[in-house]
Amino acid sequence: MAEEYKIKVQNITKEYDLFKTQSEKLKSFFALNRKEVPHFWSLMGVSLTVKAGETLGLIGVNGSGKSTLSNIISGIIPQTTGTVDVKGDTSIIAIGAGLRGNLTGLENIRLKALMQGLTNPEIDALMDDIVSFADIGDFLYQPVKSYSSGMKSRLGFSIAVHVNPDILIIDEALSVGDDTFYQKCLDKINEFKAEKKTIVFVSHSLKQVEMMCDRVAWIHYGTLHQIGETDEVVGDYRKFTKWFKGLTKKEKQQFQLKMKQDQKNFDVEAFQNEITEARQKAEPDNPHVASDVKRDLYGSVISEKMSKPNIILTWAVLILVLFFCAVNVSGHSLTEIIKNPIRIVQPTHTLHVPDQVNQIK
Ligand SMILES: Nc1ncnc2c1ncn2[C@@H]1O[C@H](COP(=O)(O)OP(=O)(O)OP(=O)(O)O)[C@@H](O)[C@H]1O
Repeated sequence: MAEEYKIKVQNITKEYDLFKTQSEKLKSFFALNRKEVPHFWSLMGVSLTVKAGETLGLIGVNGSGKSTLSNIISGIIPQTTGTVDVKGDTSIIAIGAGLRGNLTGLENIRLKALMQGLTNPEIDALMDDIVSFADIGDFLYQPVKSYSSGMKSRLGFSIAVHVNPDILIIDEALSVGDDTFYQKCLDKINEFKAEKKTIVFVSHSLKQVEMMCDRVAWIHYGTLHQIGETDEVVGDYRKFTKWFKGLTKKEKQQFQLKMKQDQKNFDVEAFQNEITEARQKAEPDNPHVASDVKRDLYGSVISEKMSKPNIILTWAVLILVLFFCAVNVSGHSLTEIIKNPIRIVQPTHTLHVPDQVNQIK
C-alpha cells in the first residue's frame, strides 16, 4: 500500500515578471505592454511529497526558492504550473507572514484565526493563551507595522501554533527570536512532532534541521537538487557550501550569475514536452498523454495574467459601456444612432441654467 502523504506537489513552477514600475505591471495586466518584460523562474519543476507525521526540512542558499515553495504549499501564492495536493489545514509561520501592518496585534490574532476557520467564541477562548505565548506586552495594542521582526515572529508563531493546524509550515521563524522564545518554540514544535503532525521546516540553521527533521529537501536555484535522509542531504549540502566558500570572489559571482541566467532562460514549453515524452514512453498505448500532461500542468492553476479571450472580452465590454454612455448623453434613441451614427456627437439638447439660479443671480 502506498504510504499516506499529507502534501504532494508535482511539476511546480513559479514565474515572476520583473517589472520595473507599477505602471508597467498595470499595462501588462491589460496586455498593453509592448516591451518584453524580463521573466524569472523561481521554481523550475519541483515535485515532492511530505508523508503524514513527518518533519521535512527545506534547505538551500538565499533565493533558491524555499519560501516560494512553502508559500505555494500554504496557498498564499499560486503556482504557474503543476498540482498541489494538501490534505488538511495548513498554518504558516514566517516572519510576519499574513500579518496586516495597519492592524494591531490583537486585531491580527482575530483576523488570522477567523481566516483559519475558527469562530469568535473559539478565538475568545484561545486569546489568553495566544497573548501569553507571544509575550509582547503593550505592543499588542499597536499596529504591527511598528513591530521589530522578532515581535512579528513571536506573534505569528503564537497564532499559528494555537489554531491547531494539521500541517505546520515554519519558514525561518526561529532565526529572529531571542533564546527564551527560541526554546519555547522548540518545545512547541516537539509537542507537534509528538502529536504526529506534519511539519515543513525551512531554515538556514543546519543544526536545527539536523535536530528536527526526518528528511530534508535541498532546493537549489529553483530545482529540487536532492531529497532524502537528513544526514545524507545535509552532509552533501555542507560539501557544496564548503566548495562554494573556497571559490574566489569572481568565481562565486560567475557561478551565481550562471545559475540566475538559467532561471531566466527556463523554457516551460520544453519542460512540458519533456514530461510528455517521458509519459508517452511509460504509457505507449495512451493516446491522450499530451492533453493529460497539459491538464496536470495548467488544470488547477489560477492564472495571474488575463488570457487572450478574457482580454478581448474586457475590451469589448469596455467599448460597449462607453458606447451606451455616449448614446445616453446624446439624447437620441439607440435605433436613431444605429441608423445615423454621426448623431452620437449631435446631442438633442444642451445644458441650460435653471430659471431659479438666474433669479438668484
Ligand atoms: N515577488 C517577486 N517578484 C520577483 N522575484 C521574486 C519575488 N518573490 C521572490 N522572487 C525571487 O524568487 C527567488 C526565490 O525566492 P525565495 O524567497 O523563495 O528564496 P528563499 O530560498 O526562500 O531565500 P531566503 O533563504 O533568502 O529566504 C529569488 O531569486 C527571489 O528574488
